[in-house]
Amino acid sequence: MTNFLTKSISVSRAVSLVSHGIKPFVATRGLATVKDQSFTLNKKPPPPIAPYAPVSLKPTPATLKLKSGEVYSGTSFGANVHTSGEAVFTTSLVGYPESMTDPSYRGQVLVFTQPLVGNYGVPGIFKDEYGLLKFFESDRIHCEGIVVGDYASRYSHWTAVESLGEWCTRFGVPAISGVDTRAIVHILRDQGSTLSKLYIGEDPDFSKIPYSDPNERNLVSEVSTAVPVSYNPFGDIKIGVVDCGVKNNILRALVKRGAAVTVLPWNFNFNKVSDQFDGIFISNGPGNPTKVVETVQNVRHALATYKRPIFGICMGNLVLGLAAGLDVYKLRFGNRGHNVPALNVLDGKCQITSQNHGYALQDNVMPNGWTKYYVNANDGSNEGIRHKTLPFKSVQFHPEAKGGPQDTEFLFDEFLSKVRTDKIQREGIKTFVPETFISQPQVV
Ligand SMILES: NC(=O)CC[C@H](N)C(=O)O
Repeated sequence: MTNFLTKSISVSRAVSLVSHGIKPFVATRGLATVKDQSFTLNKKPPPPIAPYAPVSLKPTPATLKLKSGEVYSGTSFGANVHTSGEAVFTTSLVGYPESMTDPSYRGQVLVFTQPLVGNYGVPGIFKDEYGLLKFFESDRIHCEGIVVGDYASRYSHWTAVESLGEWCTRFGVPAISGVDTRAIVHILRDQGSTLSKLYIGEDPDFSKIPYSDPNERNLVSEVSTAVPVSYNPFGDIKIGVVDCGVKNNILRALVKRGAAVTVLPWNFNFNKVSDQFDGIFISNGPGNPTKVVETVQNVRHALATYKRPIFGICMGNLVLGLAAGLDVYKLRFGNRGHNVPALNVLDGKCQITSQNHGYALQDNVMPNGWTKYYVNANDGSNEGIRHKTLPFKSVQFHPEAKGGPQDTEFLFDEFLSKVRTDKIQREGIKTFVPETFISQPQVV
């Protein structure tokens, strides 16, 4: 993973600001020691300052246009660039740093139904013991732009180092606020996800921005790792992760349960080395699943030859379904939110899940040997499939959440315990869960 660009000010710069009598804004939020130094250097409490970044007196206008013709005028609070993408909405109440860095949102203009967005700012760069970013799902913002009703430039949270607007600006992502998101979501709900354009500045000239349909591209190839990368290499079982745009918290869910994980490029033919892995995981990812032809072919080959467990999430469910012989279709407006009920058709339990997808498996007729696993309790769409006898299964929702409820995280336990018991049977030895080894990601 490339380094996260950070705008956090350094301690030396902060001290130099302090010596000029300027209380560093960012540092006083995150780094108590810098705040303490300001007291030492000035020998007296610093003068009171405005607790939040000044708001420009003359806001820059921003305009959102849907391909169906509707135009919404508001205010820009992000990057000064125009963009185009598929307008989709999420009903999540919190979790914008996680959603916006989820590679699955690539190519999309994200409309928040939650009316107030930005009030807890954006966290700094914190990594866990595995070298994974703690508060972001990847190292950058992936959505094309964001649309919010009411933007909070005043933020407060112990992890925050900058505002949502500053973060968007730094990553070149435009953002619009002050528009009627209820009206926009009604349109997207009724007519379906729609291409859109975001124009930043006076006198919008939309002819300057062509509509861009992300679903015509292979977005997975834009976000997948270029080379294999390993995490927690001393884990007792080895999982190959087919990276269609994997979220950090999926990798964390695997390594914190003791697995050694190797993240593989989306089009890498893992069948050539599959005996090196005790199980295969197929990740989430952006865009149209029918564009990831190589991944589907590789998984199809694995279904015919590989006898070890395979588990997939979201794009992983679509890819596994396509490989098993099902078709996919585009949902009218998709399921994006943190409160989506999914019903396990095998045990009748309903769980509340985190979701972010626009496509679904057509599961009316299941291929031989396969059965439905979960269905959506709102719209009846497919939420998972499993093989009747072989250890292959997948879910459409996100058990790893981030953000969202963790009710289905047990699916990682089930997957890895199946991988472990199979390994014991295969190798005839008692495997063990070692203490988790602390390791930084390594290119292998
Ligand atoms: N989160 C995901 O993996 C999304 C899968 C796929 N891109 C969809 O929109 O349906």
